[in-house]
Amino acid sequence: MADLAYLALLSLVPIVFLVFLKFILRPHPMKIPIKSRHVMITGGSSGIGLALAHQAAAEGARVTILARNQERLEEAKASIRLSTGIDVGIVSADVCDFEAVKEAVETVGPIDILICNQGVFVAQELDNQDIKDIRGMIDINLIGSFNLVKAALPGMKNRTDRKPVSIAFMSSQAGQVGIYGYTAYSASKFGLRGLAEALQHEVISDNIHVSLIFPPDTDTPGLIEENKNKPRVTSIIAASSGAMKADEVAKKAWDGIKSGSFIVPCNLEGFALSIATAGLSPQRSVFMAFLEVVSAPLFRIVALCIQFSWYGIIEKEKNPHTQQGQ
Ligand SMILES: NC(=O)C1=CN([C@@H]2O[C@H](COP(=O)(O)OP(=O)(O)OC[C@H]3O[C@@H](n4cnc5c(N)ncnc54)[C@H](OP(=O)(O)O)[C@@H]3O)[C@@H](O)[C@H]2O)C=CC1
Ligand SMILES: CCCCCCCCCCCCCCCC(=O)[C@@H](N)CO
Repeated sequence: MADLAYLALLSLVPIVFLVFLKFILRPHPMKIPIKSRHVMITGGSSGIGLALAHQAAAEGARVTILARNQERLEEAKASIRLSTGIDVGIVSADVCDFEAVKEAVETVGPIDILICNQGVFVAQELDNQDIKDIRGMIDINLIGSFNLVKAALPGMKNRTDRKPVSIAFMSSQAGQVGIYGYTAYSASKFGLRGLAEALQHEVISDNIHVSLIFPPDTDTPGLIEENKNKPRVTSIIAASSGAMKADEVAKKAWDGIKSGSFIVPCNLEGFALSIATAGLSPQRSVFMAFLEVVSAPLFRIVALCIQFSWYGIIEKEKNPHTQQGQ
């Protein structure tokens, strides 16, 4: 009898814990309305950005895409019109040029959902990488995102409707864990996490919600280019996470943005990675917070095993004694 009472009491523990989590989680859950709202997607002329533009247009948003090359912007616009019958706005600017970004934002009008998706990537060991390429990644991926947020924020804060709005950043799984060949790229993408976490504190009182998206290798024109000169070790380690199609990543990203998720993983490995690297990130989902707490030691062990295997790969590929002809 006493045993049964104990058991009943014990089963209450997770329930009480879930109620506790529901009480403490911040920011509160909410949804970003999409219909007729203005979505601006940078890097919207290619790959993941273009797939996002299709998705947003198909769901009834007013879409603007921004990139540098006017011709590719026009091609993208034509392809979206062909598949959805909808016209998106196009604007040419280099995200590294703050004045140009400000002018672009003024031309297209107030933004409800800003997706900072532009990005460049050149995989190379730091020792072999040109300082020009390093700077390019930091400037376009990180500083470019600062320029975009700085330019768009005043309009977002002063919007007349008080509905929730969103700022999203396209990071990468290489922005959750540092990987061989990605010193500059990982630094730029880890930088976005600092930007996003701090920014969410600053804009929550304006009902602005930040999302950070973490795709694995994704089949895009950018990846085809990257693969031409990628160190072997980088390719092997990156293959620990299954590759995706741009449409699949866009769908995950778009759903994450709409549900106001701060961390947005894209595949199963990404889901595991987001639990393993939860850190002090905001979390709106009771389910995810519960998983993060109860599985923490297990995920740390898995993470250590993964590093064991990655260091094994590096040793095998890079140890001169085991490499022929060296
Ligand atoms: N593909 C992948 O494997 C992965 C990609 N990502 C990230 O997703 C994002 C999109 O990648 P993906 O679709 O592959 O990239 P693509 O290379 O296919 O497209 C990049 C887009 O960004 C634009 N862009 C580049 N530089 C600038 C700039 N200075 N100013 C304005 N626009 C610019 C490009 O247009 P233009 O050159 O005309 O300016 C283009 O529209 C990136 O941030 C990338 O880091 C994350 C994980 C994996
Ligand atoms: C604890 C559980 C862990 C689960 C496994 C983790 C696997 C991580 C693999 C990281 C792959 C990084 C790819 C970067 C892609 C990218 O951004 C480029 N294509 C663009 O340069």
